[in-house]
Amino acid sequence: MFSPRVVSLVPRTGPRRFMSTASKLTTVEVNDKTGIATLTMCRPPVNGQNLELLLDIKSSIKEIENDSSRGLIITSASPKVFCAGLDILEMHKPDQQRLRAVWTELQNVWCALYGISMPTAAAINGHAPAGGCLLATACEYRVMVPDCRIGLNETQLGIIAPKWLVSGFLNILPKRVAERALTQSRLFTTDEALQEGLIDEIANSKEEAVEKCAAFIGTFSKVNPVARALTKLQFRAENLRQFHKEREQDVENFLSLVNRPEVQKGIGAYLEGLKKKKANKQ
Ligand SMILES: CCCCCCCC/C=C\C/C=C/C(=O)SCCNC(=O)CCNC(=O)[C@H](O)C(C)(C)COP(=O)(O)OP(=O)(O)OC[C@H]1O[C@@H](n2cnc3c(N)ncnc32)[C@H](O)[C@@H]1OP(=O)(O)O
Repeated sequence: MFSPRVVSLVPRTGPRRFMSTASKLTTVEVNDKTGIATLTMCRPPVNGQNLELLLDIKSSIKEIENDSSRGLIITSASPKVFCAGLDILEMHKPDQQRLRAVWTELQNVWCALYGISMPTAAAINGHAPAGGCLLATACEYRVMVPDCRIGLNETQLGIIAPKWLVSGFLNILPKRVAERALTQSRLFTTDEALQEGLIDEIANSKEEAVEKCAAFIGTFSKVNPVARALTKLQFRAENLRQFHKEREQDVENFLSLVNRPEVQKGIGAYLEGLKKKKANKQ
C-alpha cells in the first residue's frame, strides 16, 4: 500500500534537500547553515489528510527526528491552503479498515509532532481548518499569512473533536475562548487569530513566514538543548499520557460516530456544499 521511501541527499554545500518519500506527498529540506528542517505538505489542491498524506507526514517527522535537525518547520506547497484537515472523502461512505487507519495515523502524526523534543513552528501559508489547525497547534510557534482562516470547525460537520485533538488549542487559548470557538465552529481570521494569541506573528508571504519561524527556532541557540527538550516535554507529558490511555477507545468512538447515519448525511451535505462553492466560482 505504501512504497518504501527513497532518500536522496544532495550536496552539503548550500541548503541540503532530501525528498522524503517515493510518493512525494511531503518533502523535507534541511538548511545546512541553520540545521533547521522544513517539512512541506504537497498534496494538491488543499493537502486533504488522506491515509497516504498522514503516513508521509509521520515518516517525515521521524526522519527529521532521526537526522537530529535543530528544529522543524511545517508548511505547505499549496499557494492558498496550509491544510484543509481530514480528507472528507475518507469519511464519506467509508471503507471501514481504511477509516480506522486514517484515524490511527492522524493520532500518530499528532503524537509525533506534539511530542517531538526539538523546537517546532508552523509557517501557515494559507487556510488551516480542523486537521490543519491540529498540525499548527501541535507546534510551539505559529506564523500566518494575511486573509486566511484557522480553527477547529468539527461541530459544523456534526463531529466532536476529542480531548487530545483540542489539547494543542488549549495550550494556546484561554479555556473560555477555546470552548466558545469549538462550540461555534469558529474559524479565526489571521487578524483575529493574532489578537487571541492563536498565532504568534503575521508574515506577508510564505517565505517571510518560514524566516520568522526560523528566527523563533534560532532563539534557542544558546539554550541547553537537553534542558530545553525536557522542559518542553514536561509541559506536554500529561496530555500525551492521557492520549495514550485513551487512544484505542478514541478510534472506536471515531468509527462509531462517523458511521452514524445522521453524521454520514451531514458529511454528504458538507461535501455537496464544497462542490457548489466551486460551481459558483466558475
Ligand atoms: C468523543 C470523541 C469522538 C471522536 C470523533 C472524532 C471526530 C473527528 C474530529 C475531528 C477530526 C478532524 C476532522 C477534520 O479535519 S474534518 C475536515 C474539515 N475541513 C474543512 O471543513 C475544510 C473544508 N474546506 C474548505 O473550507 C475550503 O476548501 C478551504 C478553505 C480549505 C480552501 O478553499 P478554496 O481555496 O476556495 O478551495 P475549494 O473550497 O474550492 O476546494 C478545492 C477542492 O478541494 C476540495 N476540498 C476542500 N477541503 C477538502 C477536504 N477537507 N477534504 C476533501 N476535499 C476537500 C474541494 O471540494 C475542492 O474539490 P473539487 O471541487 O474537486 O476541486
